[in-house]
Amino acid sequence: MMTPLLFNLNNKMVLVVGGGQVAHRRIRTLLKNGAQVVCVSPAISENLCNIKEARLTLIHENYGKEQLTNIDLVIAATNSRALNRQIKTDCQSQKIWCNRVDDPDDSDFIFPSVIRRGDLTLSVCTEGASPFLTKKIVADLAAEYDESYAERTALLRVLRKKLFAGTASKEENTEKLKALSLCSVTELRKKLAEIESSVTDDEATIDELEKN
Ligand SMILES: C[C@@]1(CC(=O)O)c2cc3[nH]c(cc4nc(cc5[nH]c(cc(n2)[C@H]1CCC(=O)O)[C@@](C)(CC(=O)O)[C@@H]5CCC(=O)O)C(CC(=O)O)=C4CCC(=O)O)c(CCC(=O)O)c3CC(=O)O
Ligand SMILES: NC(=O)C1=CN([C@@H]2O[C@H](COP(=O)(O)OP(=O)(O)OC[C@H]3O[C@@H](n4cnc5c(N)ncnc54)[C@H](O)[C@@H]3O)[C@@H](O)[C@H]2O)C=CC1
Repeated sequence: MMTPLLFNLNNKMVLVVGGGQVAHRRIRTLLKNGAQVVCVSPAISENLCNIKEARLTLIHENYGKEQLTNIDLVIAATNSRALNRQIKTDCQSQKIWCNRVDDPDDSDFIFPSVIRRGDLTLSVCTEGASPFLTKKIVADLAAEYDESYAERTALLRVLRKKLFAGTASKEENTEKLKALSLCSVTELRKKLAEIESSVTDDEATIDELEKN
């Protein structure tokens, strides 16, 4: 059984071995999430060659153990099971975490399928049992949790911060936060506008008092 974690890839050095379709998918994900990527492969797909991104380095060479120097994570994405196994073994001896795209059981981590709605992340995985089931579930969830959830999450973050900055008790805040999480985007916008105008009123009152 694997453990779902949210991992901060900003500025991590990731070596992707292989330059085919699966490597391309992984590299796009890695770049989107802030990683520095080195891709090593004798053949590199046109899709990959067309990515214009300073954080991506393409090296047209066969894999070699020396390429693991200064690497934080490795994706073994070649079409050779024997080579992917060798890469995993090399990583293990250097205590580098490795994902084998052809063998989840021999991987330190695997990639779920992910839906992003601003700060809301939905992640689905069957641990390799059925990537097609994952795709179907992701399609269902994407329709239910549509783009409006980005604003909903952002509004909730602001309202939560404002509640914590106020003087209400912890219990009161918990009740309010629970209720807010069930509100629609329209209701949340209204609540935020109310809070902001009442804060302005308070500030105005303080200004008045200071003047007198
Ligand atoms: C462990 C994992 C990899 C990891 O992260 O390490 C893994 C492993 C393997 N996949 C294989 C095959 C296929 N994978 C897909 C598709 C996807 N695979 C993805 C993830 C994962 N696949 C991880 C587990 C996720 C989970 O289980 O939920 C998705 C969700 C995300 C992504 O890859 O970005 C992506 C959806 C893309 C999208 O949404 O577009 C399709 C369908 C298609 O391509 O349309 C097929 C063909 C059908 C079939 O074979 O079922 C094989 C056999 C290879 C062989 O034949 O040798 C292995 C190896 C093995 O099973 O041993
Ligand atoms: N995780 C997943 O979602 C999926 C995984 N797979 C697995 O992933 C493997 C790769 O799939 P694709 O990318 O479609 O294959 P592909 O054939 O498009 O790419 C393989 C890449 O490995 C490179 N390669 C071969 N020898 C190498 C070496 N010595 N050093 C460095 N690179 C080398 C090739 O040049 C090529 O760029 C498949 O064999 C399959 O087992 C397949 C489909 C989905």
